[in-house]
Amino acid sequence: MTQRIPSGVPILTAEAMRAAEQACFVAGVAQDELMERAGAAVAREALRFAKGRAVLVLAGPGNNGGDAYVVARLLAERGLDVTVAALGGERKGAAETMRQRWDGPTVALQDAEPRAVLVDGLFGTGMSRTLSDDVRELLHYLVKHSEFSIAIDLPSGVGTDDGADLGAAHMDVTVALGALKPGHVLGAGLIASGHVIYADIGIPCASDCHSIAQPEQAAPARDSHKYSRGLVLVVEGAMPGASRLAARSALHGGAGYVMLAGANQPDRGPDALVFRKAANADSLATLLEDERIAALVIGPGLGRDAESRARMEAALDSEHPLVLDGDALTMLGEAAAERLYRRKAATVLTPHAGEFSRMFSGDGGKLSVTREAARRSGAVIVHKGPDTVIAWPDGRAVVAANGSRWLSTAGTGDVLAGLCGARLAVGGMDAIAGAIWLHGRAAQLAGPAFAADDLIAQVPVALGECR
Ligand SMILES: NC(=O)C1=CN([C@@H]2O[C@H](COP(=O)(O)OP(=O)(O)OC[C@H]3O[C@@H](n4cnc5c(N)ncnc54)[C@H](OP(=O)(O)O)[C@@H]3O)[C@@H](O)[C@H]2O)[C@H](O)CC1
Ligand SMILES: [K+]
Repeated sequence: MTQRIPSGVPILTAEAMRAAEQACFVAGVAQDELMERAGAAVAREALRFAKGRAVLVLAGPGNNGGDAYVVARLLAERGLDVTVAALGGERKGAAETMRQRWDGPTVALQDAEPRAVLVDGLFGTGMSRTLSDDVRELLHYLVKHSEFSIAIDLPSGVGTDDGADLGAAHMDVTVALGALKPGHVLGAGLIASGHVIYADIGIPCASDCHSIAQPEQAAPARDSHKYSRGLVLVVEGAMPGASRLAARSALHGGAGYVMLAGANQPDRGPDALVFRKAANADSLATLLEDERIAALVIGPGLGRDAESRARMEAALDSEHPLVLDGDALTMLGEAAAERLYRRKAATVLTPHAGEFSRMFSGDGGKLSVTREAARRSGAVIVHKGPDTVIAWPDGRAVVAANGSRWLSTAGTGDVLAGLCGARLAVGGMDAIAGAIWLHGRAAQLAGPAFAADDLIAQVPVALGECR
């Protein structure tokens, strides 16, 4: 798996990181020691590429710069040709100690010349505003003319807590110190960070937010049967192809039994997919009285007319765990939080950015607005994108940022909705992250230019990789 983001790693905001660091100091670890560990972690990664090449280390005015001086010294001790380009003069505390320990060549940042390897130690979690034009232009120039660029903790010019673009250049590698930050996995920060390497430098980092990990996926219990593995009912609508993709995806995502409820029996498709006639909302409501249903999926290809709305209301009024996708989200709109909060059964929403913004307002990064939406609606929110944020009502969150770019093709959202239905049926709300992992892994296995149908075929292969 081309792992750009390490899996299952805690994600901490700048403030939480500083608190974790402070706790370390209180526990007796000196800041110099932490800075040495940080610098050693970055130097180790830089060495993989830097052998025999000239190195330019950018040292900023704070502790990110302090780390940079450690990196410079360690690389020079290994015999590399290292120059430091420094922004500002005397530092404070540990950063000043490290500056004084550096006895190699130092130039002022504005006099820096490009070298083969660039180490970016200008700014890390202290990034508080857009890079000035001169620093941004110089940074982009030096990165562009390097053969390999590596960022200390974060690329300079990335918003730590929201991944905002504050002038960052695109680095080849970023070494995340102590924990991931939202800036590594969201928006412009995900792009600027390049390949992210997690460096555990001995700072205990508890968090209710993590990067996505491969799900535990035990085979069904020996005594399981199609109902105990979960019956998923997918509601068909105006565009039956979308709901059929969702239904087939649920079948391959581990559900024990999948029903498709619609007006017209499909003339093709897997025989294992059971069709139930539901010519209108009333007949759908009757079908939904079946207590064997473990999860309901509505939205893919549903339509937005009065009949579609009536079907959606029947699904919302049912007591079943429910996945709402596509047209159902558009019809819910701003009423989502209020309408869903009353539901007792588990509810999962799978909006893309446009659908999300029609349902939930709020400023702040994708992570914070999605967590707030989950809290207000009482639903699990799967806020899709190259950086998919999954948030639960109790505050937990997971970010998936390894998805294949080839997922940008019609029908992959329908496939994800079906996978969420299967995982909801098999393992409840906590199993939803597994659907996103399977979807992303199946896309990697499907290779370039796949169609949504090919994606479904890879889901069992991805499942097979889970322990
Ligand atoms: N977390 C850990 O386990 C460890 C982290 N370390 C490293 O420390 C940095 C964070 O260091 P900090 O000193 O808090 O901040 P920075 O070095 O990122 O930034 C330094 C100062 O720069 C100023 N600033 C912010 N944005 C800009 C800008 N756009 N242009 C110019 N200057 C800017 C800001 O000061 P102001 O007073 O001007 O706001 C910053 O304080 C972390 O990333 C790690 O690399 C430890 O060394 C090891 C353990
Ligand atoms: K940096």
